[in-house]
Amino acid sequence: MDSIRIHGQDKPHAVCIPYPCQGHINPMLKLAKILHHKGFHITFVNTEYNHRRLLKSRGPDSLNGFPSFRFETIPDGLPPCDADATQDIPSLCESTTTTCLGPFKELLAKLNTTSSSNVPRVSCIVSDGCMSFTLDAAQDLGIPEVLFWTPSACGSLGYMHYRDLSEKGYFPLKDASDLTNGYLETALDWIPSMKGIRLRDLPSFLRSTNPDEYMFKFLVQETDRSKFASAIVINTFERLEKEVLESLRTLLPPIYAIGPLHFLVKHIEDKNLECLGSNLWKEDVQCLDWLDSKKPNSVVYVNFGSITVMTPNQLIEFAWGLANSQMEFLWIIRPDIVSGEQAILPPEFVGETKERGMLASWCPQEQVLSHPAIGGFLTHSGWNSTLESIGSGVPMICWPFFAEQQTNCWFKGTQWGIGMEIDNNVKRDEVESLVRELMAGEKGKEMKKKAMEWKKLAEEATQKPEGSSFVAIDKLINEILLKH
Ligand SMILES: O=c1ccn([C@@H]2O[C@H](COP(=O)(O)OP(=O)(O)O[C@H]3O[C@H](CO)[C@@H](O)[C@H](O)[C@H]3O)[C@@H](O)[C@H]2O)c(=O)[nH]1
Repeated sequence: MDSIRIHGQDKPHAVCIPYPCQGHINPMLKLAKILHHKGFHITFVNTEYNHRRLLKSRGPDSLNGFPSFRFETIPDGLPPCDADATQDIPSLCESTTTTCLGPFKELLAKLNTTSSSNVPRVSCIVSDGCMSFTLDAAQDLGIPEVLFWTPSACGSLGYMHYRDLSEKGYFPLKDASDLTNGYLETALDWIPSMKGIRLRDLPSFLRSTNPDEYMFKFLVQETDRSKFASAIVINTFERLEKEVLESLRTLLPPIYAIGPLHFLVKHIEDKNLECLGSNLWKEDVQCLDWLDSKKPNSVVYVNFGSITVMTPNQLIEFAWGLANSQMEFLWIIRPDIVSGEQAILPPEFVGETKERGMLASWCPQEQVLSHPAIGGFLTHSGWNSTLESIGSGVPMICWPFFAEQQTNCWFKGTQWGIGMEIDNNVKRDEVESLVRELMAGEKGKEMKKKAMEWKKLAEEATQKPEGSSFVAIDKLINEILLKH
């Protein structure tokens, strides 16, 4: 990916600051590597808490960086005793929004006054879309700031309409009965490029009886403020979300669709950067050896990402559904997947499936999904997982948990032909029949074919010099990041 590379003394310096959770750090690190490859000096800003976790999971030398790719930290504002609070998204959003601007500005000042001539002056900020407080810092310095929206474009469009939904009276819910009385099935015909979407398919923070619901107000605030960014980047590609991107473009500053980033980043020949990873949990790589022993398209992969939690009963229903499907499976069970408790599987389940199931607590997901043995993915529908699955031509069963995962699920099922939804009230019989359908049924075959078509389009967007994402990254650099 060498269409532009900047050389010379006055290196541009991008400060990249992700929202501090796994699904946001991963794509931001990829974008930072691409910018570094294009000639930028990079400062990557983690929270102190995540920095410690990364050192623990990846080893003490993992964040040393390189002379032109440095790591820095700021506090996340949460009490130090609150070890699990990074999984509590409302608390983390509130603490970053209210406390991080000061430390972030201090860090920028330090970078700009550093005595080392190896650090050029900060020339642009690339900030997560959920960290819009950073816009104040960019304005102070008079430099461009790009907001990186890590969810899908369709999910982001859902957030953009939160204010309208509230003004039109869809939110807040009248009372808790609206959650079960069919109200959420109401289909909307006025959101452009989402005709027919139901209330329950919109990003989940709408489903509250509380008009002061923090996440609702937070997302209205973040989408309002994003209008002040120099540009927005989204980890998607034009062909996948064409109409949604067109709708967003009528509402926002210039939007650059630069994904899938895990494809685009593959073009970097700088092998040094490969050691810079972002997994907060230690990866179990043995599952790759296990997959090597399996036939192509024979294994269903189960993983609910970094934030989803479930009840002990839901865990058991998934377990017996998988066992009863008779399929081979790789199931990643994060240590904290059951809220407040240990995840305990029935010994009979473990005994019955030991020949055809593998369990692990965290894995190198991109490698797993691109392994030929994987035939289908039971996922919570986080956007990174969705893109990684699309990039491997793997069809999905979706059990959306929260945020924009419901919207991703609706698009996969109704627009892209690559997903089937499983009821939120998970039952083993439904898991069994959907897993069988995914892996061996007619619908599963159709979805596989569609997923392979999207994979090809994702490759075209990122692997050819005329590909839309390939072109967009250069435009982002020339039109926005170097305009200082
Ligand atoms: O065992 C595992 C599990 C996950 N991952 C990686 O972790 C990331 C998980 O991201 P994602 O699938 O997007 O899920 P979440 O962690 O839930 O992501 C949050 O951030 C996403 C981007 O904004 C949103 O789409 C989601 O709704 C939100 O929950 C992916 O890159 C995975 O490859 C691993 O490497 N190993």
